[in-house]
Amino acid sequence: MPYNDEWDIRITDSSLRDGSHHKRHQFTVDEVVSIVEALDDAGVPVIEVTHGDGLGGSSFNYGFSKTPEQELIKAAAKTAKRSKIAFLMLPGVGVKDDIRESADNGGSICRIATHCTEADVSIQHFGLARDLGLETVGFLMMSHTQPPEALAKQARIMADAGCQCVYVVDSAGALILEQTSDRIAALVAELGNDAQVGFHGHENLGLGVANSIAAVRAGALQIDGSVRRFGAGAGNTAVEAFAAVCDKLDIKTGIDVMKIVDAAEDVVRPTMPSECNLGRMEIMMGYAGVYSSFLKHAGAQAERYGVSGAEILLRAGQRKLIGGQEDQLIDIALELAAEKKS
Ligand SMILES: CC[C@H](O)CC(=O)C(=O)O
Ligand SMILES: [Mn+2]
Repeated sequence: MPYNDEWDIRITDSSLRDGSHHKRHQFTVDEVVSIVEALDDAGVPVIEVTHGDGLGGSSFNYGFSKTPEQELIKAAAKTAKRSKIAFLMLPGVGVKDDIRESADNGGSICRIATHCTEADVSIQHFGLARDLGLETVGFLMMSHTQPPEALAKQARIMADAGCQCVYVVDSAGALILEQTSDRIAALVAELGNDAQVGFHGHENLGLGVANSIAAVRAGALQIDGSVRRFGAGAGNTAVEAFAAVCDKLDIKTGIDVMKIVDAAEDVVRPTMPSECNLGRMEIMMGYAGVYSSFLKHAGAQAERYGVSGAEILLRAGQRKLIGGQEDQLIDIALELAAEKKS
């Protein structure tokens, strides 16, 4: 079943949220306006705008935003002519008033993210979002850590709470092809007509586009990416490459391929501090199964304690760290420094 009459699937661009990690949360209103203008003109249906760690993420632990995220959401909503503006919140990082404020500022899609075994903490937030008339999306983060059946049970909790599309979120970029499609298929089977299923990929093993196609073939109707891969770790599935592949496979996305490749090169790239690399650290994140947003934090601790960043990430994977446990990277760095001395 297609997404609607216009699109077979709906693409959400996350560069102004997941890209915030890569930019250390330093977006300006002018940058947001120029990116939203270009993506809107290219036909991107949804654009996500928030601090990288979601509403309320601007903090000592995660990194302070240059511009308050509500100003960015407001500017994005004022600029977009066709695209809807989405915002992300992690219960506990953000609070319900942040959802209300985002809605007041023009955000119309509320995305609630939880660790993939903790969907129950999202129940009240989906309830509020639906009461406010918002469209709802649920994020099961670090989905590689759970088998398909376990994820499907968590998806059911979100759908019963009012979530209209539950995403398999490959936060670590660790899923490989069938591991993606098996998870998507399990959610599709569990949710039926109660909610759609989506996929959010990261490029840490170079599989963002391939995994996203596997997800579509397994029944996902919403797919995330970031123009120019502007996201955490090695970045997200490149929207422009994914749109081009969909075009060749006759999957309708509504995105104009020529316009989106221009937007990637001429508008988005100049706002990025650097390209999103697929280097030693990023590959290690996919290989060891580490949350992509840990990249900058692990790099900082490696430099501070004179130890290998790739080793920090490998141990973070062995410890099965999840979002919010960034401080344990310091612990690992100290452990490595002590081993080096002895
Ligand atoms: C901190 C939220 C996180 O970056 C959400 C996300 O994009 C992911 O888990 O991949
Ligand atoms: Mn992500």
